[in-house]
Order: sequence, then structure tokens, then C-alpha cells
Amino acid sequence: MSKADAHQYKYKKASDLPSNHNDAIHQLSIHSRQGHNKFWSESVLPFMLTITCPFFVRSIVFISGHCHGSIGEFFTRILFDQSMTLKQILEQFFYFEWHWPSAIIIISFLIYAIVMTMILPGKEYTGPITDTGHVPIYRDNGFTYYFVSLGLFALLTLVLKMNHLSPTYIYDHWEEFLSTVSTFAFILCFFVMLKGKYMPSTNDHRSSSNWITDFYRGVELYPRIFDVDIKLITNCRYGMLSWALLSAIFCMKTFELHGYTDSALVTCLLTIIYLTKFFWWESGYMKTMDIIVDRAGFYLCWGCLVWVSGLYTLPSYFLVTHPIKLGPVLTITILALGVFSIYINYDCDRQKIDVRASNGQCKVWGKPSHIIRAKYVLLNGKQSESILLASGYWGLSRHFHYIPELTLAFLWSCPCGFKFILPYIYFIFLSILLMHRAHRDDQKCRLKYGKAWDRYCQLVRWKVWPGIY
Ligand SMILES: NC(=O)C1=CN([C@@H]2O[C@H](COP(=O)(O)OP(=O)(O)OC[C@H]3O[C@@H](n4cnc5c(N)ncnc54)[C@H](OP(=O)(O)O)[C@@H]3O)[C@@H](O)[C@H]2O)C=CC1
Ligand SMILES: CC(C)CCC[C@@H](C)[C@H]1CC[C@H]2C3=CC=C4C[C@@H](O)CC[C@]4(C)[C@H]3CC[C@]12C
Repeated sequence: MSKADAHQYKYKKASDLPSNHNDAIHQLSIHSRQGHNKFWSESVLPFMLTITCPFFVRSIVFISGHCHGSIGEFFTRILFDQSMTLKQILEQFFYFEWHWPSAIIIISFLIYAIVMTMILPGKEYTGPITDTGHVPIYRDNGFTYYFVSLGLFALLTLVLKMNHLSPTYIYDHWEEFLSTVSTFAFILCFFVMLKGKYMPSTNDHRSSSNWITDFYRGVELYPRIFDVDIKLITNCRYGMLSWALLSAIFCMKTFELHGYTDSALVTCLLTIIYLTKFFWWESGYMKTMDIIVDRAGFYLCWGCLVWVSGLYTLPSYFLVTHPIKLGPVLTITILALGVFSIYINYDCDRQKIDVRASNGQCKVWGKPSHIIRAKYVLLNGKQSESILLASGYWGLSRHFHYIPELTLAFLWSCPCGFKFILPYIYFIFLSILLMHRAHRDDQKCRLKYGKAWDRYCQLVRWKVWPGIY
């Protein structure tokens, strides 16, 4: 681990702990990066990403819609035949004429997400206790929210159709929508940053004099406005639901233009099934790195509102203009492999949850589970213990569940064919994100569990791909 990486977290080394704690008792507190590359990592990189990410998302949607899906054509037209100047493109991307229908639909959707989250019934559950002793409380109504929303969407579609209208209006104005949602997301991130600096909801906030870092990484871990949890709304209730609905809308548009198209159906069905799994396990997601480590800033909030809508839906969007006939054999094979990948991914998460819930007293793949009990201490001095599973999927590699996640991303992109790289951008991004995430998670666990984590790593050598990485 590099010095800069180590500084990302503030912790006590094992040797600093009393000798009776020498077996993997660590203090963990996630704090700011204070390494040598501070200027680069805290200012330059966040600034560049804040500027380039919106441009990137808009470019790929533009290429899909106006350059026949070809990245080469995009650059040829700008650089060589001058049929499109950079100035024209920048004007298209950033000269923002207010598109009222988009603004109204987006605000209505946001209000819908907030109201439904507040009123739908569900058992209360808690997230992990923070360093300052705060315990976030949520209501477990994500799955109900998802199905009620899908039902209401189907009803709305029927009502619109009876009036000769269609939700595919969103596809027809997708570029305006994306620009509008991006503007909203920027305003929201700025507002959430100010709120974190001056009116934080809990003590889990970290503000610096560098506004670029604060904007990009966020200030607060658990910001709430009128008891509405910002991260739950942006990541799950808006981000994940809009991903499902957009895939359905793009599939409907493909059908409107080309009749029944099996490739569009496969991509849409796999996305809907995957997101059903996500909402089924939403309370588990509220305990992952995104929620307990990453603060509410541009990376997470803008990412879930815009990056997910624009990039994660790209295969379905691409298929509207590039439909392909797969035939029944390929359709069923891709669908079956996709559902199998979703199942394996779910089963990995379930294995970990089950072994912890039963305090290690359960069978994994028919055999008693192989576990390591790892102790740790939080900054508030409280000691705790977690179970690390070293058998089953978690014995194959330390992040084996990323493999079915990647396989699935490939499977719902491959109905787009292999002529263009554009629909694989999500798959490429995910490959990089997950390899980096495996590395970040390893660091986090090593700092939290110390020697117990090293023991686990000795038992399970591979980070993601058994025998390779
Ligand atoms: N489509 C997308 O863009 C992405 C999807 N995902 C998906 O989200 C889901 C969650 O992934 P992710 O957030 O990365 O988190 P993980 O499910 O990988 O959880 C990691 C945490 O689990 C605990 N843990 C690690 N090893 C073990 C073990 N051997 N036994 C028991 N517990 C262990 C540690 O937490 P603790 O502190 O509790 O010990 C660790 O920090 C996955 O299904 C993944 O595929 C993830 C990223 C991107
Ligand atoms: C450069 C930035 C703008 C990149 C933003 C990245 C984020 C949008 C994504 C980072 C981690 C992603 C996710 C993690 C885990 C998930 C669980 C899965 O079952 C569904 C998807 C997701 C919530 C996923 C969503 C996008 C990220 C938050």
C-alpha cells in the first residue's frame, strides 16, 4: 500500500495497540487523503472529473444518436471533414435552453420518490454504527417501492396510450433530459455541500477549505433534509428506479420503431431482473462502501442521478437505433446465462449475510463454514467482532461476486452485436470500477481487521479472478 493510500484512512497500527489486542484489533476511521499527492488528488483530479464526466456522458449519447454509434465518425467529423465543429458540439452540450417538460417530469419523479419512500410501510432497520456513534435508521420498503412503481408505470403507459401519448417521449428528448437532470444534480450537490458545511445532520461530516474536494467527495456521510435520507433517494429510489424505467422506455421505443425485437427485450428483461435483485437486497446495499465510506457529493449523487441514467442504460438506448435479430436460441441462451449470473451474484451476497446472521453456525455448500473471527475497535473505543467467511464463494476469491456482475454486464450488452464499442462502455467502466473497488475494499478491511485480514488473504490468495488476479 502506498503512503498516499494509507493516509486515506486514519487508524492505529497493530503495534500501537495494547499487546492483548495484537490479534487484529484495529481502529478504523475514514478520513481525508493527506498524502504527498494532495494537490493532484484533492484538487486537479476532482476538478477534471467534475468537468469531463458530464461532457463524456453527453458525448456518448450524442455519438449514439447522431454519429451512427461510431466513436470514429465522431472524431472524423470534428477533426477532418469539419462537418461538425467543436464549437457547435460544445454549444449543443452546454448552451442550455431550459426544457420545461424535462424539468417538470424530473421534479415530479423526485417528489414521487421522496413521498413514496416516506409513506410506504416497512420494518425499521439500522445501518452500521459510525465512528461518532451515530446509527442511521431506515425503513425497509425498497422492494415494495420498486414493484408499486413498476405497476404505476404500466398504468401510466396505458393511460397515455389511450390518449395517443407514450412514455417514449423521454427517448425522443433524451438529450434535453440528460442535460436537465445533470443541471439539477449539480445544484443538488452544491446545496448538499453547503448544508454539510453549515448545517450537518450528524457529526459524521468532514469539511475542508478546499471547495473542489468538498464538492466532489461530499461533506456529510448521512445527510438528511426533513428526515429524507439524501443518499437513499439519489442512489436507490431515483438512480436505480430510473435505470429500470429508462430501460423499459428504450425497449418500448425499439418496439415502436421496429416491431418486436428480441435483442431489446433481452437487455431490458435482464436489467429489470437485476434491479429486482437490487431492491430485494437494498438494506444490504445500505451497509456497503458507497453508504458507510463515501460521502454525499458529486461522485455519488451526480453519479447515481446522471452517470447511471446515461451510461448504465446505454445498451438499451443504443438498440433503439441499432436493433439486431438474435433468434430464439441466442435469446434464450443469453437470458438464461444472465439470470444465472444474477443468481450467483445474489448467492454470494446471501452466503456472507447468512454466515454472519448465524454467527458462523451454518453450512456453506453443504459443509460447516470456514470462518475467521476478526476483532476491531472503533474510534469511540468500543470493541467489536466480525466474521470473515473463508469458504464457499468467499473461499474462491475475495471478491468472487464481481465476476457474475461483470458477466451480466457483458451479457446485456452483447445483444448490441460486436460492430461497435459504444454499447460496451458500461462493461469497460464496470471492469475498471470493480478492480479498483476490490483494491479499495482490501485496504479498508486490512486497516479494519489487521492480522485477521492477512490470515484471510493467506487462505484466499486471489482478489477477484481465481488464478489470475
Ligand atoms: N453495477 C455496479 O456498478 C456495481 C455493482 N456492485 C455490486 O454491489 C454488491 C456489493 O458490492 P460491494 O459494495 O463492492 O461490497 P461487498 O459485497 O464486496 O462487501 C464488501 C464488504 O464485505 C465484508 N467482507 C469482505 N470479505 C468478507 C468475507 N470473506 N466474509 C464476510 N464479509 C466480508 C467487508 O465489510 P465489513 O466491514 O462488514 O467486514 C467488506 O468491506 C455486489 O453484488 C457487487 O457486485 C458493486 C459495485 C458496482
Ligand atoms: C466518475 C463518477 C461520476 C463515477 C460515479 C460512480 C457511481 C455512479 C457508481 C460507483 C459505485 C456504483 C454502484 C455500486 C453498487 C451498486 C449495487 C448494484 O447492485 C446496483 C448498482 C450500484 C448501486 C452501483 C451504482 C453506481 C455507483 C454508485
